[in-house]
Amino acid sequence: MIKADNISYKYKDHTLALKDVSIDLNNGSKIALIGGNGAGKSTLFLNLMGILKPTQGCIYFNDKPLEYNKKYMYNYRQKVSMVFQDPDKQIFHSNVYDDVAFALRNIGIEEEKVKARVDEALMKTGAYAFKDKAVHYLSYGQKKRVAIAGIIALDSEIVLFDEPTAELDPAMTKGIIDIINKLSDEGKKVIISSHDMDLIYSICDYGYILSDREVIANGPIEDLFSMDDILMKANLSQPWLMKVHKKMGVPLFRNEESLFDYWSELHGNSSNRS
Ligand SMILES: Nc1ncnc2c1ncn2[C@@H]1O[C@H](COP(=O)(O)OP(=O)(O)OP(=O)(O)O)[C@@H](O)[C@H]1O
Repeated sequence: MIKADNISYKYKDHTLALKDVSIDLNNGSKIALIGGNGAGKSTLFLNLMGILKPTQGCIYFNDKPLEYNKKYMYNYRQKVSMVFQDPDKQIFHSNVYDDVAFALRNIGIEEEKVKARVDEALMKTGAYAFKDKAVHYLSYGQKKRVAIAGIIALDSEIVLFDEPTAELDPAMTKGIIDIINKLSDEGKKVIISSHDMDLIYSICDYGYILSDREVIANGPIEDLFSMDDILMKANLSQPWLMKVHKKMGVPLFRNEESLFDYWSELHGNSSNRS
């Protein structure tokens, strides 16, 4: 499992983007990385992927320091993968099928197995219908599905999602949430960065709050979102279910269905009548 031990990262122009950041992905199964603009989330993801190397501190995978050579990274990226915020940064082939198959062919998997894994990944992400289409004709949301299909086909143990639902409509957002939950149910570790606190609250069980390049709090997700002063410092808002709990005194629920069930029970199901 991945651990970052007191890492700092300075870009070439001397911008210090991470300062003494420690995180441990053993702490939860769906882990949130939250913080306002410029807090350092993407930089941390790139360090966890080994795309950037900390300028100080160390990242460990299964208790051993990451190695930054080609052979190590080739193996590491089969175990740890990342869905970038912008699907165009992840899609290299002009055809959907070939793009999803790319990483599998690259590691030498025989074509028959490639086909089975690509088809399954395209089905899971709802992208099968456009598998023979040219990527440049796809909408943003469709490209996002293709990018996620590529990661699912790889079947890695740990998947990092950078802003997975940014710019997606509600139906597509729900589709991506379902995919993330399914990956987690299959035993994958997922790490999610997002500005959408309702999304984070509904999916994640543990989280880290980054502010001005440092981790200022971490803990179980309900505890994190109870810390008003920390959220304010990090330019974050409370999820609406937490606000309802704090301001209206109703119990704290993790999703709106549970709140609505509670409400209709309380009011003898009258609020369910349309
Ligand atoms: N390639 C780069 N060169 C120099 N500075 C950079 C580079 N990329 C990011 N930074 C700086 O590093 C800091 C952290 O940026 P980062 O993109 O990691 O934050 P973020 O939390 O992902 O922000 P956002 O939510 O806005 O995407 C910012 O000050 C940013 O300007």
